[in-house]
Amino acid sequence: MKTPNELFSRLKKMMPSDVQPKFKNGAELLAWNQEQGRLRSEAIVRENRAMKMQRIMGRSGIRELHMNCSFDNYRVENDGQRKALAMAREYAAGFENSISSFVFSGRPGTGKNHLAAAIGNDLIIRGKSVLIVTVADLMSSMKGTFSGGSDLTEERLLHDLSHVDLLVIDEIGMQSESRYEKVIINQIVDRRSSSKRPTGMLSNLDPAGMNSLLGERVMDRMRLGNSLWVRFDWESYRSRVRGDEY
Ligand SMILES: Nc1ncnc2c1ncn2[C@@H]1O[C@H](COP(=O)(O)OP(=O)(O)OP(=O)(O)O)[C@@H](O)[C@H]1O
Repeated sequence: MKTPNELFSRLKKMMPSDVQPKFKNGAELLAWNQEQGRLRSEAIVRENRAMKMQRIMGRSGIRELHMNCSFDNYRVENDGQRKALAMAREYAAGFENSISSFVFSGRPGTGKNHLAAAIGNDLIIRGKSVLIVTVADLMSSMKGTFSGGSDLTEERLLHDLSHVDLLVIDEIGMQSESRYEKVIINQIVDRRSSSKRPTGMLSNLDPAGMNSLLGERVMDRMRLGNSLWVRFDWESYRSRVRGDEY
């Protein structure tokens, strides 16, 4: 087998004189090669993660509408927004090894999804797996596992949902208060908190409403660690969305 130096000399002879290689000697060639290997394996991990999201929900982890939401394009026009933005940024920055969940509750159109997606997009760039899903989508995926044609079992889906680094459950309180929904959300939050994985919840209900809908047991688990509870109680931003801003 050739040493990196021998390989480099050979490559140099073959290279046209006007081509500048990314390395100047055998050691640099070896380092470059190792770096390429690292980049490739990172890309494979990312692809696998994306494929896993595709398998869980049939789409990528963050819906297209929110893929470009970031902390930087969240506009601040009042103290509530300023505080919510700062806390969301802080949450994302301290995510590593944290068990803390978050609850964004309040009025429609105030940016709960925007800031949850900003956290998610920030984490995805840092190599984490993130899934933002509505209760309705969650339930239809769960019910889909009952059909004979599905090769995904209820247990497998619950396992996958419990193992993404951050799972955000949206539209809590929009559902029909069915017992099955309550049981599933209970199981997911329970499994995630026991394996030290945080969950995000977005809702138009206030914390007391969430408590009576989902039960004290679930909401108590949402308080593990230094959890983040933010009230979004300002005017909706929706009438100002043009659709081309980000
Ligand atoms: N402060 C803001 N700056 C920029 N865009 C914003 C801001 N607040 C909300 N938006 C935008 O307004 C739209 C609605 O916001 P979002 O979906 O986050 O609301 P929400 O609080 O989750 O509403 P709902 O409770 O109805 O689901 C989105 O396109 C979002 O990007």
